[in-house]
Amino acid sequence: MIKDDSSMVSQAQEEIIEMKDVFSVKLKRRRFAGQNKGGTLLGITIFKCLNKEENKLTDCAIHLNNISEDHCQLWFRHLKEILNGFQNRPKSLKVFVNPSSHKKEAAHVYYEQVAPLFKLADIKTDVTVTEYEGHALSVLKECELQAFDGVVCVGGDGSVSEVAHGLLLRAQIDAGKDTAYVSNPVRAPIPLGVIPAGTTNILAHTLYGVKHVVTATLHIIMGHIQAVDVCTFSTPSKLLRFGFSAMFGFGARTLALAEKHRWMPSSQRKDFAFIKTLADLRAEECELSFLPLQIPEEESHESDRLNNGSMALIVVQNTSRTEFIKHLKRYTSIKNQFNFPFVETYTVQEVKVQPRLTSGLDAKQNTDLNADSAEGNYPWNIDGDLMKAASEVHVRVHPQLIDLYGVNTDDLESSQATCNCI
Ligand SMILES: Nc1ncnc2c1ncn2[C@@H]1O[C@H](COP(=O)(O)OP(=O)(O)OP(=O)(O)O)[C@@H](O)[C@H]1O
Repeated sequence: MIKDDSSMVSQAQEEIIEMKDVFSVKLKRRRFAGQNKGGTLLGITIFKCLNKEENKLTDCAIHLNNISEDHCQLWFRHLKEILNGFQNRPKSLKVFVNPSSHKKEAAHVYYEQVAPLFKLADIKTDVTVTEYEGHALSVLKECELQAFDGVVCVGGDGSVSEVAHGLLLRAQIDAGKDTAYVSNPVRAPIPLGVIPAGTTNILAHTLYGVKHVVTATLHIIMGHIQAVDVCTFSTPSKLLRFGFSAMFGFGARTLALAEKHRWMPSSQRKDFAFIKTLADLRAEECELSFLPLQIPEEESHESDRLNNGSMALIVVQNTSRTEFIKHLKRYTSIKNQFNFPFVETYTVQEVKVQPRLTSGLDAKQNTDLNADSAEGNYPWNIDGDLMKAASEVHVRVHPQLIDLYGVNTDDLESSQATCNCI
């Protein structure tokens, strides 16, 4: 049989490897089981990051065989030099793993899927498996941050928010700022990476376009960085928190009720709190003032959803339970998300929420739902964490305050990475 020439040409096609896609190079040796050093040199292996479908990344190995020690050492050193020249790629990371996240799989996810890739990329790690809520925050306040090129959080949105808050608080302390009230915060000194292992992973989904551990890890290794806006949530006298999103009213009351039933299993208490708050639905009386975005919208980079110096204010006015349920059902969809007459949306820079004590509630409602508000402690849901504030809360957006590992949302394959929390 005569072979078609063109098929032979296509078989011998060259593959071009761009160094920007390579994250590790190793000398390849034949070793016996248990042998850690030496061995016959076989060549070099190049590890590269490959784009798969739907924004997913994967790692792959390319073996280049050559038994000349001199040749291999030369190529190995040269390729290493090129890799070391990529400035944004971390060489040392502080890692926080929340073992209580979701189905308690974060530690397994980290040690099985993430740590081997960090090791392959010659990244040194210092791991803290958190033991209680607030542990990451207290470590971040005191650790030698300058020893690290980045911080990584393995968990859900709650953990990431705590680490982001800790990183920014630490930046203010280091800059000699008063952390009790922060008006002009300084930027976080090093980037934050998110490995999704929680119940809610909206931030990871927004940054990587997909909830996928290996993709998240490879973005960190490759040093893909983007600056992201962060909000400060403050009372007139004190900074409550740095954060990405907040809810006042229904979302906050649901969380407050769930926290009161901590003894219940996580999903059960969330469902219970949601249904109970819905059953006792009532409008939150408050005075709302806001500063609309000053730049004309067409000039603000509409696609740069995470760092355009603005935030979305969504106001749901008093309505019937049926209408409110319809709103909740449509809340996560992309089409006509807020297209109800009782829902208003604004693009803003600052918001002030001044709660007002409700009058005319019946006694039962007052005890069950309004106990905290009666004491002047209004619940807030800030990135899934419960905060209480006795008075007005002032929310301000600070453009590009933190660098996060991830891609520019423009580069994502589909627009599925929408996020209603940021
Ligand atoms: N060892 C621990 N035990 C209990 N809580 C912890 C521990 N370590 C961290 N936390 C707290 O757990 C909270 C929730 O974590 P995370 O968001 O990672 O998980 P999740 O499964 O998405 O959470 P949730 O159940 O709140 O949706 C964070 O606020 C964090 O401070």
